[in-house]
Amino acid sequence: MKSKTAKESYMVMNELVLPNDTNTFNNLMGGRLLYWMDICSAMAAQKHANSPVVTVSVDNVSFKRSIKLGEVLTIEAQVTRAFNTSLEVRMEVFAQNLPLGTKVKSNEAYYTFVAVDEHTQPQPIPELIPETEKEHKLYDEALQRRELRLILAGKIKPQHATGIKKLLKMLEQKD
Ligand SMILES: CC(=O)SCCNC(=O)CCNC(=O)[C@H](O)C(C)(C)COP(=O)(O)OP(=O)(O)OC[C@H]1O[C@@H](n2cnc3c(N)ncnc32)[C@H](O)[C@@H]1OP(=O)(O)O
Repeated sequence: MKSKTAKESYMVMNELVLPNDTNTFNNLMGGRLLYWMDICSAMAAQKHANSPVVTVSVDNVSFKRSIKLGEVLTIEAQVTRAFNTSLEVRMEVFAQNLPLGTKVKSNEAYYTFVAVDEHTQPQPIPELIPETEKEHKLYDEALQRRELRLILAGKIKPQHATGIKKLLKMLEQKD
């Protein structure tokens, strides 16, 4: 299976925030944002995997700033690392006020997907090659995030989390 670069999975999605998307404060509802993020990240995941994918985990969704009625929401998604059948997608969300010409970052998140066949059985996926310094950092850290997820899901035991152990050792040495 041919390896692919992180950049090849890049997806961007724009949505105009309309009255039906907002709460009584005229701010975008969190659930609607998570839905759009699921779609955008699934497209990035499919682009990397070249197969259908299902969402297996949603985490680290931060809400730094509310997104207002009439603003344009821009979601940028890119795969950080591919494992065996699963991969992690990182997203950054921006709120744009087009008349004022402003663009502010509002959210960040990591979603994990599993590539599946027509019987929803997990399928192997291509390896991901990071190229830039930022992509390398995200790639390295993705192992720790994966281990944390799998510990919380009861899929691995903490003593088998080699990436987290390495990180803790490094932090101890810094103190
Ligand atoms: C785009 C959408 O919104 S899709 C709709 C929402 N999503 C769904 O309906 C998915 C429902 N879940 C499922 O069908 C199944 O749990 C599956 C297919 C995702 C995984 O099936 P499992 O029997 O758990 O498979 P298995 O234990 O072999 O794990 C498969 C992969 O998922 C990963 N995985 C499983 N659980 C988790 C978790 N909680 N967090 C992160 N990764 C996980 C595993 O590490 C493995 O990845 P790897 O092969 O890269 O090491």
